[in-house]
Amino acid sequence: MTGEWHAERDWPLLTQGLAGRLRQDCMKQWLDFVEHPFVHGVANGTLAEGAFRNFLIQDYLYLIQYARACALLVHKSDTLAAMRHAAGLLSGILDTELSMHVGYCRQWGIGESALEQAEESIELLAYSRFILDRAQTGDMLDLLVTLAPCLIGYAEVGARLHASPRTLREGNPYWSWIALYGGEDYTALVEDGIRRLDEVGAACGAQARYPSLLREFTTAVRLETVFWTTARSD
Ligand SMILES: Cc1ncc(CO)c(N)n1
Repeated sequence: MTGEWHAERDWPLLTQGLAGRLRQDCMKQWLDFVEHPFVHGVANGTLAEGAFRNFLIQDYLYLIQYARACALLVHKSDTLAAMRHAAGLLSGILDTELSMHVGYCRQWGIGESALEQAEESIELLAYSRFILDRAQTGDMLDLLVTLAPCLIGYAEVGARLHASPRTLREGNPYWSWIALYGGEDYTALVEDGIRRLDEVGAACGAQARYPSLLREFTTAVRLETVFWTTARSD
């Protein structure tokens, strides 16, 4: 691997279609998100482990709220095919991702009771309730656009850190997290999501509604950025 990772060259799908256009049109906020100090701390292994543990706990609580948003996506779907797709996302979170996350937390010494007793941070409350508000008052496209930064952003972070020659590999406690989000399974999920956004965008008139979609996307990006700071060490 030579040189730094560039989305345009190394993963062009991220820069194409509706998702790519939204990402491009809030590039300042996007870079604040994907190049946050938290991400640098993960890349070079200098992030405080207590901060990472707090992040994992809040991320568990986030996934629960994310599942609720997917449940609303089932409800908002306008065809049976769309309902099945949304139901697949929901069961993916409930049956696979949440148990994977619990297993991952265990490796970090965080037991299930600690997860269950944890209190939601202000950052998590702000972000997840924004998503749920869009889920309740918007249509399928509003919700998919609001969920897009979380899907795409972690994939971009994972792919970039996974490929970057400046990422610490040996002895980096966060390498397994990088490998998870830079890995094939997550990449495939994101590629599916990007294509889905284009299909739903075409069906729901994304072109005519673009300014309000960009506002939703940008707000979610800003809240993702703030969510990294939920990882204070205590
Ligand atoms: C806050 C947040 N955003 C995105 C992802 C990626 O799924 C995650 N696990 N948590």
